[in-house]
Amino acid sequence: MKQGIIQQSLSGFYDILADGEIYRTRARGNFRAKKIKPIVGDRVEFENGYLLRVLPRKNELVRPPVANVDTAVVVTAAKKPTFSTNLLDRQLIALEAQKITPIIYFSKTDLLGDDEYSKLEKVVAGYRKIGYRVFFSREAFAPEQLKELLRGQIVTMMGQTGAGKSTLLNHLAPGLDLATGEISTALKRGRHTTRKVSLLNVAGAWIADTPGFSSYETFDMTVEELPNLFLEMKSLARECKFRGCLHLKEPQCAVKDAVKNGIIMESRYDNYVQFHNLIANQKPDYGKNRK
Ligand SMILES: Nc1nc2c(ncn2[C@@H]2O[C@H](COP(=O)(O)OP(=O)(O)OP(=O)(O)O)[C@@H](O)[C@H]2O)c(=O)[nH]1
Ligand SMILES: [Zn+2]
Repeated sequence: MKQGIIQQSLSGFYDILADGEIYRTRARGNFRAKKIKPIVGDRVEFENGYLLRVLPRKNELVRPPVANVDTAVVVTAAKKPTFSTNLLDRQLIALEAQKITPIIYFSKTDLLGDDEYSKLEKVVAGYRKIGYRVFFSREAFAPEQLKELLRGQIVTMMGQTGAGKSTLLNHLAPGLDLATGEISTALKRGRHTTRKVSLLNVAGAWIADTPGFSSYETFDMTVEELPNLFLEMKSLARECKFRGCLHLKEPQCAVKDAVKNGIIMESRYDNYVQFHNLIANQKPDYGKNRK
């Protein structure tokens, strides 16, 4: 029995990567009965052309269907479309909830005027202070540092349409030559047909070839879980007077004090409150992916 990672799934076949080689397999019998559908990124056991067992998953994305994602590059346009901390925070908490490490990459910084650049630089400093790795520079993008961070990881690109995901992938692997703008067309088509999903080996990282992680459109967490997904609030929460403080109306709240003193970004706190209200008003079965 061998162990490997599913690198590609295509009309009932699973290509498994093990000791530097690819083995084509079919799933044996009882997966459907067990309601387990092997997906790309799964760690599996296989033998003689048959996939026999899917090992427990660290996480599971729905769009694209990929398991065990380590890192997501959150591709964020500095301009066109207009930058919004609200969208960025939605993406970050969706990733934190799945135990995926976000890396924030700002595209289109070349389009910023000097004032716009300085303004965004302050926001970037805030995210760096929280502990996020942020690529933000007006220099031409040099991919080495990012490649270093992604090596050996299962990676997905996240970002709005037009954010610059394909452009970034092409910077990372010029050989791939992904047509910018074409991926989204393929994705739309993919809704109606069985789509091939695969992990591309890009400079030593395994990158899902279907950018489009969009599970941040719904909130798959409870109001109690939410404050822990804002890392700077999570680390302060133990100084709040009440255990389980939601940092809303409670007295002696360390998080609210930190917002007042400029230690926590106001935009983060405002987004937190907005997300809290959205979750609180969500129908119980709204988050389809919720287990
Ligand atoms: N000026 C400038 N334009 C960029 C940059 N990155 C991407 N673009 C342009 O923005 C447009 C969208 O880029 P894509 O890489 O196709 O964006 P995407 O995120 O893959 O978009 P979808 O495929 O729709 O999901 C293209 O016209 C790119 O040339 C950048 O850093 N600076
Ligand atoms: Zn509090």
